[in-house]
Amino acid sequence: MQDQLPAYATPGSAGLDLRACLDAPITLAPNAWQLVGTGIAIHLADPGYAALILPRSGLGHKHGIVLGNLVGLIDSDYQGELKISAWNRSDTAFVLQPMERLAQLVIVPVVQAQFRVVAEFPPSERGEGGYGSTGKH
Ligand SMILES: O=c1ccn([C@H]2C[C@H](O)[C@@H](COP(=O)(O)OP(=O)(O)OP(=O)(O)O)O2)c(=O)[nH]1
Repeated sequence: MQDQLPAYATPGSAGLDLRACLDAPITLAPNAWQLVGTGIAIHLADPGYAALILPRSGLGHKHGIVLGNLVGLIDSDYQGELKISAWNRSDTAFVLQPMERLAQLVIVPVVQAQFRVVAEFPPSERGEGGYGSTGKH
């Protein structure tokens, strides 16, 4: 077992920063998206956990670089390279540099729910109300 994390994955405050594993810069044209490798693989092994790939706030807000899948779900049995769907939702081309921090990974517990089919639900305060049913303010 290795204790040292590869340079591609750097610990952030809540997870790992994921970097673009590229040989050379790539240009993401306006409204284009591309799968970018991260150079790392993880195996969570325990079905009680999953990992989420999330966008970086600054890249998304300032440059429009978000995720083509909005959020990436990494299954506990996945062993392949973590890949990032990098989507440039802005109207300006963005040059992505090798090793640039592109997204972040958090590991979350997953409740393994047992689903049951029922004829009706017991009454609740909300009932079927949703989508703003409690008002705007
Ligand atoms: O942003 C992502 C999302 C997923 N994956 C990997 C890990 C995940 O476990 C696997 C499958 O993802 P998902 O189940 O979301 O894909 P799918 O489109 O439903 O295809 P599949 O049939 O492979 O499950 O792809 C990534 O590397 N990056």
